[in-house]
Amino acid sequence: MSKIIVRGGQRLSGTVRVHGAKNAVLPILAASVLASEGESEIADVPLLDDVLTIREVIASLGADVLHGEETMTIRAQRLTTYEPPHEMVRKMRASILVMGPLLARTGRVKIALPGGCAIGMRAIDQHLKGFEAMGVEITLGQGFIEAKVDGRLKGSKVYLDVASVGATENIMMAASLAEGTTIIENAAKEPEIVDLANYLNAMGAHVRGAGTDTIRIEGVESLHGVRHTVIPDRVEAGTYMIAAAITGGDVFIEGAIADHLAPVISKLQEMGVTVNEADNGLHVIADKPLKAVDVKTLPYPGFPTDMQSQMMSLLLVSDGTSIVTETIFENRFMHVEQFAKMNAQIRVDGRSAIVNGGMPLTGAKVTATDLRAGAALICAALVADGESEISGTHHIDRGYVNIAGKMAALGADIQRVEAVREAAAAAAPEPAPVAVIETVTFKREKEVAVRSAQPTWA
Ligand SMILES: CC(=O)N[C@H]1[C@@H](OP(=O)(O)OP(=O)(O)OC[C@H]2O[C@@H](n3ccc(=O)[nH]c3=O)[C@H](O)[C@@H]2O)O[C@H](CO)[C@@H](O)[C@@H]1O
Ligand SMILES: C=C(OP(=O)(O)O)C(=O)O
Repeated sequence: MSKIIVRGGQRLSGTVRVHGAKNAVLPILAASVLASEGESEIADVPLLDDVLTIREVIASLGADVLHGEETMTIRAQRLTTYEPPHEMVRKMRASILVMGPLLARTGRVKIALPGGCAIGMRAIDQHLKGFEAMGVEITLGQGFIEAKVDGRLKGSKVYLDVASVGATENIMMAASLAEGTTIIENAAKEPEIVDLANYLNAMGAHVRGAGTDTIRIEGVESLHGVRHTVIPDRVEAGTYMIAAAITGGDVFIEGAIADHLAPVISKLQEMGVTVNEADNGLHVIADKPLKAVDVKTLPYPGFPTDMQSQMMSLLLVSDGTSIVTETIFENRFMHVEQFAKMNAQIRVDGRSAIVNGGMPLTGAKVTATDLRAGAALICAALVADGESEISGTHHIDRGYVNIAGKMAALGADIQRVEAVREAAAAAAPEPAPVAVIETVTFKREKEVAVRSAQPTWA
Protein backbone atom coordinates (compact mmCIF):
# COMPACT_ATOMS: atom_id res chain seq x y z
CA MET A 1 0.00 0.00 0.00
CA SER A 2 1.44 3.38 -0.87
CA LYS A 3 0.37 7.00 -0.93
CA ILE A 4 1.38 10.16 -2.69
CA ILE A 5 1.78 13.19 -0.45
CA VAL A 6 1.65 16.64 -2.04
CA ARG A 7 2.09 20.02 -0.39
CA GLY A 8 0.56 22.61 -2.68
CA GLY A 9 1.96 25.97 -3.74
CA GLN A 10 5.07 25.21 -5.81
CA ARG A 11 5.31 26.53 -9.38
CA LEU A 12 6.53 23.86 -11.83
CA SER A 13 9.39 24.67 -14.18
CA GLY A 14 11.94 22.78 -16.25
CA THR A 15 11.75 19.89 -18.68
CA VAL A 16 9.90 16.60 -18.38
CA ARG A 17 10.35 13.71 -20.85
CA VAL A 18 7.31 11.81 -22.00
CA HIS A 19 7.47 8.00 -22.03
CA GLY A 20 6.13 5.67 -24.73
CA ALA A 21 2.34 5.51 -24.88
CA LYS A 22 0.58 2.93 -22.72
CA ASN A 23 -2.31 2.74 -25.14
CA ALA A 24 0.02 2.13 -28.08
CA VAL A 25 2.39 -0.34 -26.46
CA LEU A 26 -0.36 -2.65 -25.15
CA PRO A 27 -1.86 -3.48 -28.59
CA ILE A 28 1.64 -3.58 -30.12
CA LEU A 29 2.82 -6.15 -27.59
CA ALA A 30 -0.36 -8.16 -28.21
CA ALA A 31 0.31 -7.94 -31.96
CA SER A 32 3.85 -9.26 -31.52
CA VAL A 33 2.23 -12.67 -31.04
CA LEU A 34 1.21 -12.57 -34.72
CA ALA A 35 4.82 -13.06 -35.87
CA SER A 36 5.60 -16.68 -36.69
CA GLU A 37 9.15 -15.78 -37.77
CA GLY A 38 11.91 -13.59 -36.34
CA GLU A 39 11.80 -11.42 -33.27
CA SER A 40 10.22 -8.07 -32.53
CA GLU A 41 12.12 -5.50 -30.57
CA ILE A 42 9.83 -2.83 -29.20
CA ALA A 43 11.52 0.37 -28.04
CA ASP A 44 10.30 3.12 -25.66
CA VAL A 45 8.33 0.63 -23.63
CA PRO A 46 7.18 2.39 -20.44
CA LEU A 47 7.60 0.43 -17.21
CA LEU A 48 3.97 0.41 -16.12
CA ASP A 49 1.86 -2.15 -14.29
CA ASP A 50 -0.27 -2.67 -17.42
CA VAL A 51 2.87 -3.39 -19.44
CA LEU A 52 3.96 -5.97 -16.86
CA THR A 53 0.51 -7.56 -17.12
CA ILE A 54 0.52 -7.82 -20.93
CA ARG A 55 4.09 -9.13 -20.75
CA GLU A 56 2.90 -11.94 -18.48
CA VAL A 57 -0.08 -12.61 -20.73
CA ILE A 58 2.02 -13.00 -23.89
CA ALA A 59 4.66 -15.04 -22.06
CA SER A 60 1.88 -17.33 -20.79
CA LEU A 61 0.98 -18.09 -24.42
CA GLY A 62 4.44 -19.54 -24.97
CA ALA A 63 6.20 -16.46 -26.40
CA ASP A 64 9.72 -15.73 -25.19
CA VAL A 65 9.91 -12.24 -23.75
CA LEU A 66 13.06 -10.38 -22.85
CA HIS A 67 12.33 -7.17 -20.95
CA GLY A 68 15.13 -4.62 -21.03
CA GLU A 69 15.22 -1.16 -19.47
CA GLU A 70 12.90 0.45 -22.04
CA THR A 71 12.68 -2.30 -24.62
CA MET A 72 10.91 -5.60 -24.99
CA THR A 73 12.01 -8.37 -27.33
CA ILE A 74 9.47 -11.02 -28.25
CA ARG A 75 9.76 -14.30 -30.12
CA ALA A 76 6.44 -15.96 -30.77
CA GLN A 77 7.33 -18.79 -33.20
CA ARG A 78 5.74 -21.41 -31.00
CA LEU A 79 2.58 -20.66 -29.09
CA THR A 80 1.75 -23.32 -26.54
CA THR A 81 -1.79 -22.41 -25.48
CA TYR A 82 -4.83 -20.45 -26.63
CA GLU A 83 -5.96 -19.82 -23.03
CA PRO A 84 -4.12 -17.09 -21.13
CA PRO A 85 -4.53 -17.46 -17.33
CA HIS A 86 -7.87 -15.93 -16.37
CA GLU A 87 -6.57 -14.14 -13.28
CA MET A 88 -3.99 -12.28 -15.41
CA VAL A 89 -6.54 -11.25 -18.02
CA ARG A 90 -8.96 -10.01 -15.37
CA LYS A 91 -6.34 -7.56 -14.10
CA MET A 92 -6.57 -5.37 -17.16
CA ARG A 93 -9.07 -4.39 -19.82
CA ALA A 94 -6.48 -4.37 -22.61
CA SER A 95 -5.78 -8.11 -22.21
CA ILE A 96 -8.72 -8.67 -24.55
CA LEU A 97 -6.36 -7.47 -27.30
CA VAL A 98 -4.70 -10.89 -27.47
CA MET A 99 -7.98 -12.32 -28.74
CA GLY A 100 -7.51 -11.24 -32.37
CA PRO A 101 -3.85 -12.36 -32.59
CA LEU A 102 -4.66 -15.74 -30.98
CA LEU A 103 -7.57 -16.39 -33.35
CA ALA A 104 -5.34 -15.49 -36.29
CA ARG A 105 -2.43 -17.68 -35.16
CA THR A 106 -4.16 -20.68 -33.58
CA GLY A 107 -7.79 -20.46 -34.72
CA ARG A 108 -8.92 -20.64 -31.09
CA VAL A 109 -9.06 -18.61 -27.93
CA LYS A 110 -10.49 -19.06 -24.46
CA ILE A 111 -10.24 -15.87 -22.49
CA ALA A 112 -11.67 -14.39 -19.29
CA LEU A 113 -13.80 -11.28 -19.55
CA PRO A 114 -11.28 -8.50 -18.94
CA GLY A 115 -11.13 -6.18 -15.92
CA GLY A 116 -9.91 -2.56 -15.71
CA CYS A 117 -11.05 0.80 -14.25
CA ALA A 118 -14.73 1.02 -13.25
CA ILE A 119 -15.36 3.98 -15.56
CA GLY A 120 -18.19 2.36 -17.50
CA MET A 121 -19.78 -0.79 -18.84
CA ARG A 122 -17.02 -1.30 -21.38
CA ALA A 123 -18.79 -3.86 -23.54
CA ILE A 124 -16.84 -5.92 -26.08
CA ASP A 125 -19.74 -6.66 -28.44
CA GLN A 126 -18.06 -4.81 -31.31
CA HIS A 127 -14.90 -6.93 -31.01
CA LEU A 128 -17.06 -10.08 -31.10
CA LYS A 129 -19.20 -8.80 -33.97
CA GLY A 130 -16.02 -8.26 -36.01
CA PHE A 131 -14.71 -11.76 -35.29
CA GLU A 132 -18.08 -13.34 -36.10
CA ALA A 133 -18.09 -11.57 -39.46
CA MET A 134 -14.72 -13.24 -40.07
CA GLY A 135 -16.17 -16.72 -39.54
CA VAL A 136 -15.53 -17.14 -35.82
CA GLU A 137 -17.95 -19.12 -33.67
CA ILE A 138 -18.30 -17.55 -30.25
CA THR A 139 -19.56 -19.12 -27.02
CA LEU A 140 -20.06 -17.05 -23.88
CA GLY A 141 -19.30 -18.93 -20.65
CA GLN A 142 -19.50 -17.85 -16.99
CA GLY A 143 -17.00 -14.98 -16.98
CA PHE A 144 -15.13 -16.13 -20.08
CA ILE A 145 -15.44 -16.32 -23.87
CA GLU A 146 -14.52 -19.24 -26.07
CA ALA A 147 -14.05 -18.64 -29.79
CA LYS A 148 -12.89 -20.77 -32.69
CA VAL A 149 -12.70 -20.72 -36.45
CA ASP A 150 -12.43 -23.57 -38.94
CA GLY A 151 -9.27 -22.98 -40.96
CA ARG A 152 -8.21 -19.37 -41.57
CA LEU A 153 -10.19 -16.27 -40.63
CA LYS A 154 -12.13 -14.90 -43.62
CA GLY A 155 -11.79 -11.26 -44.63
CA SER A 156 -15.08 -9.38 -44.28
CA LYS A 157 -16.74 -5.98 -44.10
CA VAL A 158 -17.31 -4.81 -40.51
CA TYR A 159 -19.24 -1.68 -39.56
CA LEU A 160 -18.59 -0.65 -35.95
CA ASP A 161 -21.66 0.74 -34.15
CA VAL A 162 -19.27 2.72 -31.94
CA ALA A 163 -15.81 3.79 -33.09
CA SER A 164 -14.18 1.56 -30.49
CA VAL A 165 -10.41 1.81 -30.16
CA GLY A 166 -10.00 -1.75 -28.87
CA ALA A 167 -12.39 -3.31 -31.39
CA THR A 168 -10.64 -1.53 -34.28
CA GLU A 169 -7.27 -2.83 -33.02
CA ASN A 170 -8.46 -6.37 -32.37
CA ILE A 171 -10.11 -6.69 -35.79
CA MET A 172 -7.13 -5.08 -37.55
CA MET A 173 -4.75 -7.59 -35.95
CA ALA A 174 -6.95 -10.60 -36.74
CA ALA A 175 -7.54 -9.40 -40.32
CA SER A 176 -3.81 -9.09 -40.98
CA LEU A 177 -3.56 -12.90 -41.19
CA ALA A 178 -7.05 -13.54 -42.64
CA GLU A 179 -7.82 -14.91 -46.08
CA GLY A 180 -8.94 -12.00 -48.27
CA THR A 181 -9.76 -8.38 -47.53
CA THR A 182 -11.33 -6.88 -44.41
CA ILE A 183 -12.84 -3.41 -44.39
CA ILE A 184 -13.52 -1.74 -41.03
CA GLU A 185 -16.05 1.08 -41.33
CA ASN A 186 -16.53 3.70 -38.59
CA ALA A 187 -13.10 2.69 -37.34
CA ALA A 188 -11.46 4.55 -34.45
CA LYS A 189 -8.86 7.11 -35.63
CA GLU A 190 -6.65 7.51 -32.55
CA PRO A 191 -2.87 7.92 -33.06
CA GLU A 192 -2.41 4.58 -31.27
CA ILE A 193 -4.35 2.88 -34.10
CA VAL A 194 -1.93 4.40 -36.62
CA ASP A 195 1.05 3.26 -34.54
CA LEU A 196 -0.32 -0.28 -34.45
CA ALA A 197 -0.94 -0.21 -38.23
CA ASN A 198 2.64 0.98 -38.80
CA TYR A 199 3.96 -1.89 -36.70
CA LEU A 200 1.74 -4.43 -38.50
CA ASN A 201 2.82 -3.13 -41.91
CA ALA A 202 6.48 -3.36 -40.92
CA MET A 203 5.77 -6.99 -39.96
CA GLY A 204 4.54 -7.63 -43.50
CA ALA A 205 0.82 -6.80 -43.18
CA HIS A 206 -1.18 -4.70 -45.68
CA VAL A 207 -3.17 -2.20 -43.62
CA ARG A 208 -4.34 0.96 -45.37
CA GLY A 209 -6.37 3.91 -44.11
CA ALA A 210 -5.46 3.75 -40.40
CA GLY A 211 -6.21 7.19 -38.94
CA THR A 212 -9.32 7.55 -41.13
CA ASP A 213 -12.71 6.01 -40.46
CA THR A 214 -12.29 3.29 -43.09
CA ILE A 215 -9.45 0.82 -42.72
CA ARG A 216 -8.74 -1.78 -45.39
CA ILE A 217 -6.66 -4.83 -44.53
CA GLU A 218 -5.53 -7.37 -47.11
CA GLY A 219 -4.67 -10.55 -45.25
CA VAL A 220 -1.26 -12.18 -45.71
CA GLU A 221 -0.10 -15.73 -44.97
CA SER A 222 2.43 -14.88 -42.29
CA LEU A 223 4.05 -12.02 -40.43
CA HIS A 224 7.57 -11.57 -39.08
CA GLY A 225 9.07 -9.74 -36.12
CA VAL A 226 10.52 -6.23 -36.54
CA ARG A 227 11.97 -3.37 -34.50
CA HIS A 228 9.46 -0.66 -33.67
CA THR A 229 9.52 2.45 -31.49
CA VAL A 230 6.30 3.28 -29.66
CA ILE A 231 4.83 6.79 -30.05
CA PRO A 232 5.04 9.19 -27.07
CA ASP A 233 2.16 9.09 -24.61
CA ARG A 234 -0.21 11.95 -25.43
CA VAL A 235 -2.14 11.49 -22.18
CA GLU A 236 0.99 11.57 -20.04
CA ALA A 237 2.10 14.67 -21.99
CA GLY A 238 -1.32 16.27 -21.53
CA THR A 239 -1.20 15.56 -17.79
CA TYR A 240 2.11 17.43 -17.42
CA MET A 241 0.68 20.27 -19.53
CA ILE A 242 -2.16 20.60 -17.02
CA ALA A 243 0.30 20.36 -14.10
CA ALA A 244 2.31 23.20 -15.64
CA ALA A 245 -0.78 25.31 -16.29
CA ILE A 246 -2.39 24.79 -12.87
CA THR A 247 0.76 25.92 -11.03
CA GLY A 248 1.33 28.99 -13.22
CA GLY A 249 4.42 27.18 -14.44
CA ASP A 250 6.83 27.14 -17.36
CA VAL A 251 7.48 23.57 -18.50
CA PHE A 252 8.91 21.98 -21.63
CA ILE A 253 7.22 18.65 -22.37
CA GLU A 254 9.88 16.77 -24.30
CA GLY A 255 8.55 14.28 -26.83
CA ALA A 256 4.96 15.59 -26.87
CA ILE A 257 3.51 15.59 -30.40
CA ALA A 258 1.35 18.66 -31.05
CA ASP A 259 -0.88 16.95 -33.66
CA HIS A 260 -1.84 14.25 -31.16
CA LEU A 261 -2.75 16.88 -28.58
CA ALA A 262 -4.60 19.40 -30.77
CA PRO A 263 -7.84 19.55 -28.71
CA VAL A 264 -5.95 19.82 -25.41
CA ILE A 265 -3.69 22.56 -26.78
CA SER A 266 -6.59 24.53 -28.15
CA LYS A 267 -8.57 24.33 -24.87
CA LEU A 268 -5.50 25.47 -22.92
CA GLN A 269 -4.99 28.37 -25.32
CA GLU A 270 -8.66 29.37 -24.98
CA MET A 271 -8.10 29.45 -21.22
CA GLY A 272 -5.13 31.80 -21.57
CA VAL A 273 -2.23 29.36 -21.42
CA THR A 274 0.62 29.81 -23.91
CA VAL A 275 1.57 26.60 -25.72
CA ASN A 276 4.46 26.83 -28.16
CA GLU A 277 5.41 24.03 -30.51
CA ALA A 278 9.07 23.10 -30.84
CA ASP A 279 10.72 20.35 -32.92
CA ASN A 280 10.89 17.89 -30.06
CA GLY A 281 8.09 18.91 -27.75
CA LEU A 282 5.74 21.55 -26.38
CA HIS A 283 6.51 24.54 -24.21
CA VAL A 284 3.73 25.42 -21.78
CA ILE A 285 3.74 28.80 -20.03
CA ALA A 286 0.94 29.94 -17.74
CA ASP A 287 1.42 33.56 -16.70
CA LYS A 288 -2.13 34.92 -16.90
CA PRO A 289 -5.34 34.27 -14.96
CA LEU A 290 -7.19 31.28 -16.42
CA LYS A 291 -10.61 31.59 -18.07
CA ALA A 292 -13.37 28.97 -17.74
CA VAL A 293 -14.17 26.93 -20.88
CA ASP A 294 -16.61 24.14 -21.71
CA VAL A 295 -15.21 20.73 -22.61
CA LYS A 296 -16.89 17.75 -24.26
CA THR A 297 -15.10 14.43 -24.64
CA LEU A 298 -15.31 12.78 -28.06
CA PRO A 299 -13.49 10.09 -30.03
CA TYR A 300 -10.25 11.30 -31.64
CA PRO A 301 -9.69 13.95 -32.94
CA GLY A 302 -12.09 15.27 -30.28
CA PHE A 303 -11.13 16.03 -26.70
CA PRO A 304 -9.87 12.75 -25.12
CA THR A 305 -11.85 11.21 -22.28
CA ASP A 306 -8.48 10.21 -20.76
CA MET A 307 -7.79 13.95 -20.20
CA GLN A 308 -11.22 14.86 -18.84
CA SER A 309 -10.46 14.62 -15.12
CA GLN A 310 -7.10 16.41 -15.40
CA MET A 311 -8.79 19.21 -17.37
CA MET A 312 -11.47 19.41 -14.68
CA SER A 313 -8.75 20.04 -12.07
CA LEU A 314 -7.61 23.04 -14.13
CA LEU A 315 -11.16 24.35 -14.51
CA LEU A 316 -11.44 24.31 -10.71
CA VAL A 317 -8.91 27.14 -10.51
CA SER A 318 -10.23 29.10 -13.51
CA ASP A 319 -12.48 32.16 -13.35
CA GLY A 320 -16.11 31.34 -14.05
CA THR A 321 -18.34 28.35 -14.62
CA SER A 322 -17.48 25.50 -17.00
CA ILE A 323 -19.50 22.58 -18.26
CA VAL A 324 -17.65 19.29 -18.76
CA THR A 325 -19.56 16.70 -20.77
CA GLU A 326 -18.39 13.09 -20.86
CA THR A 327 -19.75 11.22 -23.89
CA ILE A 328 -17.46 8.16 -24.00
CA PHE A 329 -17.83 6.48 -20.60
CA GLU A 330 -21.00 6.55 -18.48
CA ASN A 331 -19.22 6.49 -15.07
CA ARG A 332 -16.23 8.78 -15.51
CA PHE A 333 -17.03 11.42 -12.89
CA MET A 334 -15.89 9.48 -9.82
CA HIS A 335 -13.19 12.12 -9.22
CA VAL A 336 -15.89 14.75 -8.55
CA GLU A 337 -16.57 13.32 -5.10
CA GLN A 338 -12.85 13.35 -4.35
CA PHE A 339 -12.41 16.93 -5.61
CA ALA A 340 -15.28 17.91 -3.29
CA LYS A 341 -13.10 16.87 -0.32
CA MET A 342 -10.69 19.57 -1.49
CA ASN A 343 -13.41 22.23 -1.40
CA ALA A 344 -14.25 22.01 -5.11
CA GLN A 345 -17.76 23.04 -6.15
CA ILE A 346 -19.00 20.75 -8.90
CA ARG A 347 -22.53 19.55 -9.64
CA VAL A 348 -23.07 16.48 -11.78
CA ASP A 349 -26.15 16.45 -13.96
CA GLY A 350 -26.31 13.26 -16.04
CA ARG A 351 -23.39 13.23 -18.45
CA SER A 352 -22.33 16.80 -17.57
CA ALA A 353 -20.50 18.29 -14.63
CA ILE A 354 -20.94 21.98 -13.88
CA VAL A 355 -17.72 23.31 -12.41
CA ASN A 356 -17.81 26.47 -10.34
CA GLY A 357 -14.23 27.64 -10.81
CA GLY A 358 -12.10 29.97 -8.77
CA MET A 359 -12.81 28.55 -5.28
CA PRO A 360 -9.58 28.06 -3.27
CA LEU A 361 -8.70 24.37 -2.99
CA THR A 362 -7.64 22.87 0.32
CA GLY A 363 -5.44 19.83 0.87
CA ALA A 364 -7.29 16.64 1.86
CA LYS A 365 -7.07 12.86 2.07
CA VAL A 366 -8.40 11.63 -1.26
CA THR A 367 -8.51 8.39 -3.25
CA ALA A 368 -7.61 7.77 -6.86
CA THR A 369 -10.78 6.07 -8.05
CA ASP A 370 -9.25 5.29 -11.45
CA LEU A 371 -6.05 5.95 -13.34
CA ARG A 372 -6.70 9.45 -14.69
CA ALA A 373 -8.67 10.50 -11.61
CA GLY A 374 -5.46 9.83 -9.67
CA ALA A 375 -3.45 12.10 -11.96
CA ALA A 376 -6.13 14.79 -11.72
CA LEU A 377 -6.05 14.69 -7.91
CA ILE A 378 -2.28 15.17 -8.00
CA CYS A 379 -2.75 18.20 -10.29
CA ALA A 380 -5.35 19.71 -7.93
CA ALA A 381 -3.14 18.99 -4.91
CA LEU A 382 -0.27 20.93 -6.53
CA VAL A 383 -2.24 24.16 -5.95
CA ALA A 384 -4.28 23.26 -2.89
CA ASP A 385 -3.59 25.01 0.37
CA GLY A 386 -1.75 22.57 2.67
CA GLU A 387 -1.10 18.87 2.38
CA SER A 388 -2.98 16.28 0.35
CA GLU A 389 -2.66 12.53 0.66
CA ILE A 390 -3.62 10.49 -2.40
CA SER A 391 -4.25 6.79 -1.93
CA GLY A 392 -5.22 4.19 -4.55
CA THR A 393 -1.83 4.61 -6.23
CA HIS A 394 -2.15 1.19 -7.91
CA HIS A 395 -4.49 2.87 -10.38
CA ILE A 396 -1.89 5.55 -11.13
CA ASP A 397 0.84 2.92 -11.57
CA ARG A 398 -1.12 1.44 -14.48
CA GLY A 399 -0.41 4.49 -16.61
CA TYR A 400 2.29 6.81 -15.25
CA VAL A 401 5.99 6.06 -14.89
CA ASN A 402 7.34 7.65 -11.71
CA ILE A 403 4.83 10.51 -11.64
CA ALA A 404 5.94 11.67 -8.18
CA GLY A 405 9.61 11.69 -9.20
CA LYS A 406 8.91 13.54 -12.44
CA MET A 407 6.76 16.19 -10.72
CA ALA A 408 9.37 16.55 -7.96
CA ALA A 409 12.06 17.14 -10.59
CA LEU A 410 9.92 20.04 -11.88
CA GLY A 411 9.85 21.57 -8.40
CA ALA A 412 6.68 20.08 -6.90
CA ASP A 413 6.65 19.25 -3.21
CA ILE A 414 5.59 15.64 -3.70
CA GLN A 415 6.63 12.32 -2.24
CA ARG A 416 5.58 8.76 -2.63
CA VAL A 417 5.46 6.89 0.64
CA GLU A 418 5.35 3.15 0.92
CA ALA A 419 3.61 1.81 4.02
CA VAL A 420 4.95 -1.59 5.06
CA ARG A 421 3.85 -3.75 7.94
CA GLU A 422 6.78 -5.09 9.89
CA ALA A 423 6.74 -8.90 9.80
CA ALA A 424 6.64 -9.47 13.57
CA ALA A 425 4.02 -6.81 14.14
CA ALA A 426 1.86 -8.09 11.31
CA ALA A 427 1.44 -11.39 13.18
CA ALA A 428 0.11 -9.59 16.27
CA PRO A 429 -3.67 -9.60 16.94
CA GLU A 430 -3.78 -5.78 17.28
CA PRO A 431 -3.60 -3.65 14.12
CA ALA A 432 0.07 -3.60 13.19
CA PRO A 433 2.09 -0.38 13.43
CA VAL A 434 2.92 1.01 10.04
CA ALA A 435 6.47 2.02 9.18
CA VAL A 436 6.61 4.74 6.60
CA ILE A 437 9.53 4.86 4.23
CA GLU A 438 9.90 8.00 2.20
CA THR A 439 10.72 7.60 -1.44
CA VAL A 440 10.19 9.54 -4.63
CA THR A 441 11.30 6.76 -6.92
CA PHE A 442 8.91 4.38 -8.60
CA LYS A 443 9.14 1.09 -6.79
CA ARG A 444 9.73 -1.04 -9.89
CA GLU A 445 12.11 1.36 -11.63
CA LYS A 446 15.06 -0.95 -11.25
CA GLU A 447 13.27 -4.04 -12.50
CA VAL A 448 14.86 -5.22 -15.75
CA ALA A 449 15.46 -8.34 -17.81
CA VAL A 450 12.66 -10.75 -17.15
CA ARG A 451 12.53 -13.79 -19.36
CA SER A 452 9.71 -16.31 -19.58
CA ALA A 453 10.38 -19.71 -18.04
CA GLN A 454 12.20 -21.65 -20.77
CA PRO A 455 13.57 -19.45 -23.54
CA THR A 456 13.76 -21.31 -26.85
CA TRP A 457 16.33 -18.93 -28.26
CA ALA A 458 19.88 -18.11 -27.30
C1 LIG B 1 -5.79 0.41 -23.66
C2 LIG B 1 -6.50 1.52 -24.35
O1 LIG B 1 -6.19 1.86 -25.48
N1 LIG B 1 -7.44 2.14 -23.65
C3 LIG B 1 -8.14 3.25 -24.23
C4 LIG B 1 -9.23 2.73 -25.15
O2 LIG B 1 -10.06 1.88 -24.36
P1 LIG B 1 -11.10 0.92 -25.10
O3 LIG B 1 -10.50 0.38 -26.34
O4 LIG B 1 -11.56 -0.03 -24.09
O5 LIG B 1 -12.24 1.95 -25.44
P2 LIG B 1 -13.33 1.86 -26.58
O6 LIG B 1 -13.00 2.86 -27.62
O7 LIG B 1 -13.47 0.46 -27.00
O8 LIG B 1 -14.63 2.29 -25.80
C5 LIG B 1 -15.33 3.50 -26.08
C6 LIG B 1 -16.80 3.30 -25.76
O9 LIG B 1 -17.33 2.29 -26.61
C7 LIG B 1 -18.02 1.32 -25.88
N2 LIG B 1 -17.83 0.01 -26.52
C8 LIG B 1 -16.57 -0.42 -26.81
C9 LIG B 1 -16.36 -1.65 -27.41
C10 LIG B 1 -17.47 -2.45 -27.70
O10 LIG B 1 -17.35 -3.56 -28.23
N3 LIG B 1 -18.72 -1.99 -27.41
C11 LIG B 1 -18.93 -0.76 -26.82
O11 LIG B 1 -20.07 -0.38 -26.56
C12 LIG B 1 -17.36 1.37 -24.48
O12 LIG B 1 -18.23 0.84 -23.50
C13 LIG B 1 -17.08 2.83 -24.33
O13 LIG B 1 -18.22 3.48 -23.84
O14 LIG B 1 -9.96 3.83 -25.66
C14 LIG B 1 -10.64 4.62 -24.66
C15 LIG B 1 -11.44 5.67 -25.39
O15 LIG B 1 -10.61 6.58 -26.02
C16 LIG B 1 -9.61 5.19 -23.72
O16 LIG B 1 -10.28 5.86 -22.66
C17 LIG B 1 -8.74 4.11 -23.12
O17 LIG B 1 -7.66 4.69 -22.41
C1 LIG C 1 -9.10 4.17 -19.29
C2 LIG C 1 -7.81 4.03 -19.51
O1 LIG C 1 -7.17 2.87 -19.78
P1 LIG C 1 -7.75 1.37 -19.94
O2 LIG C 1 -8.52 1.32 -21.21
O3 LIG C 1 -6.51 0.57 -20.06
O4 LIG C 1 -8.58 1.09 -18.73
C3 LIG C 1 -6.88 5.19 -19.54
O5 LIG C 1 -5.74 5.02 -20.01
O6 LIG C 1 -7.27 6.27 -19.06
